[in-house]
Amino acid sequence: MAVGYDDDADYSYEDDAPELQDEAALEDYMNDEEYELMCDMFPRAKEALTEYQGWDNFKVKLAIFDHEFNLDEALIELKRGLKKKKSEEPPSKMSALEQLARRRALAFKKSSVAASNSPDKVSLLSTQQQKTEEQPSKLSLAARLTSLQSKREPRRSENTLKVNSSGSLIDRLSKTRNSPQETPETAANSRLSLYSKLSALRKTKDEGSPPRKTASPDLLPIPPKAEKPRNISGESKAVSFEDLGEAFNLQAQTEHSRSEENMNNLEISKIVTKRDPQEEAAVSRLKRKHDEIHSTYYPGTNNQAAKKHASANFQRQSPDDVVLEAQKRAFEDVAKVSKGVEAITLENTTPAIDEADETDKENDRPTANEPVVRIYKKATVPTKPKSPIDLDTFLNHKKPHLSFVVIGHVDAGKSTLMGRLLYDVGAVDNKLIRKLKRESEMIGKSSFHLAWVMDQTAEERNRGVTVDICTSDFETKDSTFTIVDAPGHRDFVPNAIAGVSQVDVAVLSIDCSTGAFESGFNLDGQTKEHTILARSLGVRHIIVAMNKMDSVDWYEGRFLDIKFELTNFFEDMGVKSEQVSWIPCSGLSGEGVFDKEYPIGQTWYKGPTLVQRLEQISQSLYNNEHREIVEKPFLFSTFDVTPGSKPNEATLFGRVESGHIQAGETVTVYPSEQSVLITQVLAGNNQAPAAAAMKGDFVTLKVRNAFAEDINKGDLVAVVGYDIKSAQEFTAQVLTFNLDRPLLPGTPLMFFRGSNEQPARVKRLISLVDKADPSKVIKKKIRHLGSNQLAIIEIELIEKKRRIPMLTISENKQLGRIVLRKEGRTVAAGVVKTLDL
Ligand SMILES: Nc1nc2c(ncn2[C@@H]2O[C@H](COP(=O)(O)OP(=O)(O)OP(=O)(O)O)[C@@H](O)[C@H]2O)c(=O)[nH]1
Repeated sequence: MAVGYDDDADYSYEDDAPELQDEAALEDYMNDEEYELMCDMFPRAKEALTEYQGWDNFKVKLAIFDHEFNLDEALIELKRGLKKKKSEEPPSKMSALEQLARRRALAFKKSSVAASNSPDKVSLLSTQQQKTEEQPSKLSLAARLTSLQSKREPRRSENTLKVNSSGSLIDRLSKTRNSPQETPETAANSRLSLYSKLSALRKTKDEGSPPRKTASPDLLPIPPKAEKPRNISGESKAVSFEDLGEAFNLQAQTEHSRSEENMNNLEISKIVTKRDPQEEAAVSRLKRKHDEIHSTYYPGTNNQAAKKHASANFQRQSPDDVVLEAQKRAFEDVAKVSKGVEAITLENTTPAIDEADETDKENDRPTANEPVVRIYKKATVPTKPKSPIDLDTFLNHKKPHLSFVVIGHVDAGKSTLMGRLLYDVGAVDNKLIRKLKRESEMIGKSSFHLAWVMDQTAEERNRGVTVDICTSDFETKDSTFTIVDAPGHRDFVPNAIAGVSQVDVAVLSIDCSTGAFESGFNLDGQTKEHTILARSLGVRHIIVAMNKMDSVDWYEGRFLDIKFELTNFFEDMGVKSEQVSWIPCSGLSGEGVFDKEYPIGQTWYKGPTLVQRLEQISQSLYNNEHREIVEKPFLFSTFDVTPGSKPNEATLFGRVESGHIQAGETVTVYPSEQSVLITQVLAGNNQAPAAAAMKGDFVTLKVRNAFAEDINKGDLVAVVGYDIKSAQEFTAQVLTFNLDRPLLPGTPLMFFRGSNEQPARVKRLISLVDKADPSKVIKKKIRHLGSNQLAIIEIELIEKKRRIPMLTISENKQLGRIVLRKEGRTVAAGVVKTLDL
């Protein structure tokens, strides 16, 4: 690895006097080489301390640092001051009732384990669960979808294999770092000598300041790094970040399809048990259905439009055909393109490809397999609605609308809760519930029948792989609602990001049964990650559904304990108490959800049920929004695009982000900058024509004069006169999460904005800012970003040709929010401050 020795020569360590009160300060104090060492040692230290309690990350890192990276010594010292964990003993603070509940839960768990181990009662859901737990995949849905697509596209699969054979991202990275001659041992030695040189340097510089022990090389047991699997060619080659992004995706695709195959084999071998042929046929039918449900994230919906979109998408041209056609039509006469845009005053747009950078221009020249960017004409004069409405009167008569996402750890009961809610408010009928009950009983999991209300469209799941945001609408006496279901499994966090980006409110489902909250709340659980995402993505209110309270006999102590823990966590995140509601409920039995009375034992909670609270919030948000709906320009996020029956027609499904719109108005789609005419606005589960669509509504826009092949998921649609740029580089204010490794200039990332995602990298670390007052710069010269720091950084999107329409946070509070992930983990979230155009 390149040594930053010379760079450090004029760096005054005395200026940087240590203020090591917390992990962030320590990480900031360390230089890059020390970081590298820490990143190597810390996970090993954590593993060595699993049987001990009373330590935290800071304590461990400080010990390693103080012992000058002698891990053995640090561990001896740490263990001396720590207690060993007591494994099975119930915590002494538990009340008698809680202990009873815990015993019951354990007994239940044992009996269900026994049942599920019995060969002829293998539950599909448990095998599925086992499948996901045993072989967690770090793939995003996009990668899975691309993988599926690649099966349909032999030419692309070839490319995949070709790139893959030149090595995984990790292989290529490690090769770039280690020269071909460098063995792990020599690499370790060079790091060793680096560290000793560095320590010596520090020692010289530290003269006069409190003495710091210099590590002797033989006190530094740095084991050689485990060799990553080598690629076939074994060549060492410099890798650009563009390559890395692609390699990551492509590697992921092939590996995933391989593991999917294995999992399917595993499933099939498990399911073949002693059954009579009829039963076996029924079970394999259900298994197929279940696999369809769970093979790809496609939450069920009662939204007819989404179903139609799914099948329409399936019948579309293959992406290859789209590319070929696009090439054929590339650079066609602009007048011919614009002919379709009837009755609109036109002006030339700026060229779609950035021409400023000559090198990029050269790189951006389309090759045989790349889509060609076409230039459209853009309307400058708005058109009038077909049947104009009086907006104030319309708003006064319209029921308030609220969209919400259900988040929480895997198995927290999210789907069951929503299934119960939809059933109780009358959005699904008895017949369906009876059918689902029969089906779920057949595979020994009758308790899942309510969850399957959300997971019912197996056929579309199989086909509609291009639809990844699904919604369910329902209505009460006073409000209308859209539910966005978020998958709890960590593989689907990108989908959760897309889901959470669309809503005003998050319902956080907490499994209150004994021990379950704790496991969902630990570092790797999704309770924290989802909540941080909700907070970062601008959700305005969190309703904590304290779910499965029936399993602890509605014991108030359990409710209060969990509330206490979560309140601390919310406070740390800066969520105000008035932004959080707490509702004890049971999705399975229905109390606390809509209007079912609580059992006699529950006398301590007198507040609203989940639906009542949603109604209250919807009323108050809606009342505040009248002004915005009337005054703000129309903006719309596209979740799905379907070509229409005629060549120049298209159907766009998505959410109105601001303002309002009616049929007859002209809008421009970004980034293609094509102006289209809205012929119809459709809303609700039955997609009935609506007079207008307002901020927050999930609607379908039927449009004319469109080139559907150039409109994509994630595109933004705006009223005439509102310009949206597609920046490749931008400055953002981000809060980092708990990081295993620091973020450095050049760190490769995945960038997420709503349903857009793209490989990116940290271009520059600009400054650290105060969490309480972000306008206050704490430090300017930063070389790396550690955990829980708020910073201003520059980000560069890597795929130059996939333009993403960008808005800053001052332009739109929802669309200006971003999330950054790395290797399947969310590492930071924040807001776009400026676009570097
Ligand atoms: N006792 C009890 N069990 C529940 C309740 N809600 C759900 N369950 C059970 O918890 C298990 C998981 O429920 P799901 O609704 O599938 O959980 P989920 O959060 O949607 O799961 P993922 O989508 O996989 O994250 C099922 O066995 C349910 O029957 C409840 O209120 N009480």
